[in-house]
This record gives sequence, structure tokens and C-alpha cells, in this order.
Amino acid sequence: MRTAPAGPYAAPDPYAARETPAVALDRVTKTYAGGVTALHEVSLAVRPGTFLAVMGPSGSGKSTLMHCAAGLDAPTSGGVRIDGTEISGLDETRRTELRRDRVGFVFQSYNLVPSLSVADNITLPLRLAGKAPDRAWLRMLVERVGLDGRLAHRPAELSGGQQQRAAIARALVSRPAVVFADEPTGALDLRTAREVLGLLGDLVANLGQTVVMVTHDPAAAARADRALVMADGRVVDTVDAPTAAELAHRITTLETE
Ligand SMILES: Nc1ncnc2c1ncn2[C@@H]1O[C@H](COP(=O)(O)OP(=O)(O)OP(=O)(O)O)[C@@H](O)[C@H]1O
Repeated sequence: MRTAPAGPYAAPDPYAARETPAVALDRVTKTYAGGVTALHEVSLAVRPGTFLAVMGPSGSGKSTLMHCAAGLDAPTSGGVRIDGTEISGLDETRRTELRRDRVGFVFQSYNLVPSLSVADNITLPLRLAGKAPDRAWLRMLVERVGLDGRLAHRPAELSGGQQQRAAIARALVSRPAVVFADEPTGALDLRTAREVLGLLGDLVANLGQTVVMVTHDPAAAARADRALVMADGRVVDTVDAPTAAELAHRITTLETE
């Protein structure tokens, strides 16, 4: 069982009743212009303070699910709520603001700004929003991601794992309701990937953050509290406390069906 630290960054009580989900999808369907329906009435709720992995064969709808859930793309029908706010009805400006303030992103390719220092990369989302950093939160994040001694470096002077850790700190700097991580370990070697996954798990378990991670890797998904398995635009399995072996088996079965 997890132990939540006392203090301002304590994880929310996982047994609290009727929490507002960090993200909720209500019968989301997405049909692209060419006529492909990538999501068929998908409903799900991500409880705050949990680590959710989304798996599935290529073309099963993982990226589409993430884009709709994060407000990057609009569903054809159905509702999406981020931290209780229904985003489907928002205009593009409000949707952008909500994304900026309530959603963090981590990408396979880090997407750091090469000309900025690590410190400036991490605080960039706040500066873009015209906000001052919460100093205590920032200090703690930098310490958690292990970059205290690297803040003045440029991204090119860091290893891949360090760059991804900087990107994770950047994703969390505005204390978002949810962080979406798209194949966050796809460009890393096995050992570094394990470290980055350990860091994501730590941020969830000890800081109460919420992470939704799309991955092809059953070993990565096994680090999550729950894995959703997608096939043909539907969630076909929900596995709590997944193991890499059971997820690998499930995906192989789907790919050969
Ligand atoms: N912009 C688009 N326009 C038209 N069809 C699209 C578009 N994006 C995705 N699709 C189609 O929607 C379906 C789901 O694609 P999606 O990228 O969500 O799957 P995925 O599970 O993320 O795949 P992968 O693991 O290969 O990245 C596929 O059939 C794909 O070809």
C-alpha cells in the first residue's frame, strides 16, 4: 500500500468518495475527415493520484484517445472533462488556456527548447502564462527529478534520461490536473527508461500527481496502477496492477486475432 507524506503535497486519499476525476470521457467517438472512426463511444474516468497506461496494437486508437482526452483534438461526439470542466463546449482560446493551466505533456522526443537553460525550459509554461513559479514546488520538483546541479546547462549538454527528466519537471511545473505522456521512454535505453518510469511512479505515489501514459511497451505499462488495452477504437480490457507478462500476452493475442 502507498504511504502518502504529510504536508502540502500529500497524495489525495485514494479512498475518498466521489472525487472529481482528473480526466473523464463520456461516450467519446472520433471519426476523422476521411471516414475512419478511431474511437467508438469510449467512456473512462481517471482518478486523481493514479498512474494509467494505455496500450494496444498499432492503429487501435491510443493517440486519438490521448489527443481527445487532452483537449488537443475535438471528439466527433461525446464529452471530455478535465478536472471537472467540460471541454467539448469551450472555444479554441479557452481550450488552449485550460490545456496550458491544467494539463502537462511529456513526449518521446523531449521537445525541450535547445537555446534555453534547463531552468528556463522547466519554467517556460509559467512564463508563457504570465505566472510566477511556486518556489517551494519548483525546488521540490527539481530535486525529485535530480537536476539540481544541471539547471544552468543547455539540453544538448544532458543525457537523454536527464532531458526527459527536465521535460517531466516542465510538465509538472504548473501543478496540472493530469500529465499525458506519449511513449515517454521510447527513445531511451532500458536502464534509463526504468529510471524515468520510476520517476513518474514516484510523482504519482508521493506527490499525488495523475499520469496517463501511452506506450507500446508492456514493461513500461506494468509500472502503472492500471492499464487500459485498446483494440479497434474501443477499450477491450482494464487491468489493475498489471504485469508485463499478462499485458504482452494480451497484446500479442489482439495482434494475431
Ligand atoms: N488525422 C487522421 N486522419 C485520418 N485518420 C487518422 C488520423 N489519425 C489517425 N487516424 C486513423 O485512426 C486510427 C487510430 O489511429 P491512432 O493513431 O489513434 O492509433 P494508435 O493506437 O495511436 O497507433 P500507433 O500505435 O501506430 O501510434 C487509425 O486507423 C489511423 O489510421
